[in-house]
Amino acid sequence: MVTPLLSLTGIGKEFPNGTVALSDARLTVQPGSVHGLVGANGAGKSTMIKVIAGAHAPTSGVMRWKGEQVVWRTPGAANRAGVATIMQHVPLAPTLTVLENVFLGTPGPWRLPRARRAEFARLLERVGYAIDPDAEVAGLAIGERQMVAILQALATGAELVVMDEPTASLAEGERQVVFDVVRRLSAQGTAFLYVSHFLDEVLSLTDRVTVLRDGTVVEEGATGDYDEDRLVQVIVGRDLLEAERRRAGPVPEDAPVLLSVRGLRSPSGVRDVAFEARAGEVIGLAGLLGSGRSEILHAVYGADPRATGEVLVEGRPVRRNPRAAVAAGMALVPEDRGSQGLVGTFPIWKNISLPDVASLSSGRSLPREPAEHERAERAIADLGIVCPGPDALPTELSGGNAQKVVFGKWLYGGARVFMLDEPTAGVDVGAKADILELVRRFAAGGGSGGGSGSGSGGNVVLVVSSEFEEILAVATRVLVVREGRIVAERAAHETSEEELLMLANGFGEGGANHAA
Ligand SMILES: Nc1ncnc2c1ncn2[C@@H]1O[C@H](COP(=O)(O)OP(=O)(O)OP(=O)(O)O)[C@@H](O)[C@H]1O
Repeated sequence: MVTPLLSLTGIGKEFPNGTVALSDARLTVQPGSVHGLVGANGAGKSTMIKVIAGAHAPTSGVMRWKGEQVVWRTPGAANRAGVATIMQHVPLAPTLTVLENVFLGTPGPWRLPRARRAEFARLLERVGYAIDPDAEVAGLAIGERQMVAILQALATGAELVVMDEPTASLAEGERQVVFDVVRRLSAQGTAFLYVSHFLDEVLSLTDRVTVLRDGTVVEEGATGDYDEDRLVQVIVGRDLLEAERRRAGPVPEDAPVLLSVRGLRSPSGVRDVAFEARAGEVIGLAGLLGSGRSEILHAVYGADPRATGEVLVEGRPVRRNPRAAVAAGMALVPEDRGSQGLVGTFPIWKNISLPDVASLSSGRSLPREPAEHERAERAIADLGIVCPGPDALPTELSGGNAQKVVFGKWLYGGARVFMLDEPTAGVDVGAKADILELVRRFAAGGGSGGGSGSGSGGNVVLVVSSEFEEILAVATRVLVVREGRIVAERAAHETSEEELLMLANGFGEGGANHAA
């Protein structure tokens, strides 16, 4: 048997606040292999990566590198041994060139410009990719930056490249480039530890896969033995798909209209959009990338100052700016939310109660701390936020759990019209099901206790998602968006992914421009 390149046995990690992020965790990476590491938000993936990268000292366990026991006290130590870690947000120096970045911090003979250029050319050859060495990094596309990070890793002589969600912000074409490079380099003997929430990627790219759940390894095996359904089940420990496939029926005809949109246009490409939404409705905006689906959300919310048209909430016209929108009971959660909007030095409970602009502007006093605490506790339970409690800081959370806090702060802010742009982008399968369930409950008027005084007969949710399957899982009605217009309307239980795709691509009937 080959000596593993890296092996972790009995690894534990307890943080000073008492959180046990890893216990008795193990991992074996063979030379030249692509090893997938998957798990739900908060399962311990980042912690494991950081242990391997020398950024976190484990509290117990043994790590071996090429059979020798090692203790890496700093990222530099791991790096010198041959481990390069590419984190999700690639920390490159924007004002330096590609070439300068690639050799940044790499000791060796690369100080001489000629030697550097020759080495750079050799690295490009290895990855089979072309990029201008003299281009400034600030001007590069995200995919190209990713490639610079890979070249940087290779320049340090890495034998194991750890990639944390490398494709999270990449377009499809750029993803393919990353896959090709990973395959090519692994064929040349470089090993990869590939962390991703995109299970299709893990299934197609990796040789073996390790599944973490609640800080321990629940399974490890040859990737070929898994399909997506099975992997999901192992990750979350339950079968979610059934709930996700359940379709919602239409809301009653006599449900009150909460939101009316008339003659909405904007130079950003919204062209005469009109629709109404009744209490209890989840309206999916299904369209291809560039169809104008997000622009419509932004225009409805008043985030696009150039947009014109009428928006009424509960029959009252809303002035076209975000402040007025919030005061009228609207909330928009943008796609690029990340941990955006979270104040790192505020505990979760305070972060969740921050956007209560509606109650501020209506002259009601700020809820006192016990109430806020309770609300945060409810959010933590409802959203399944993995954290020590409402007093934890956002910086103590995993990426996906921080996103759920961002969600919570809008969801619990008392809105009646809730607009979500790609609500499950970047969250794991378990969180995804939780979020979709929450959206349904919110629309039905339960859960978040929304409603600013006008009864709790339900709320309205507008959802933009590029996954039509997801739209169908959560929506009661679907508006198909194409070239900035609503071209068709379907009840969710009467359509299919295939039909939506046809319509979004401009096939089939259309013309239903005024969907009501
Ligand atoms: N610095 C820290 N201090 C305290 N607890 C932490 C710290 N970093 C992470 N944790 C906790 O450790 C657990 C594991 O988090 P980790 O970031 O490793 O999860 P993850 O699997 O990477 O999740 P995600 O997919 O959401 O990024 C979580 O409960 C998290 O709240």
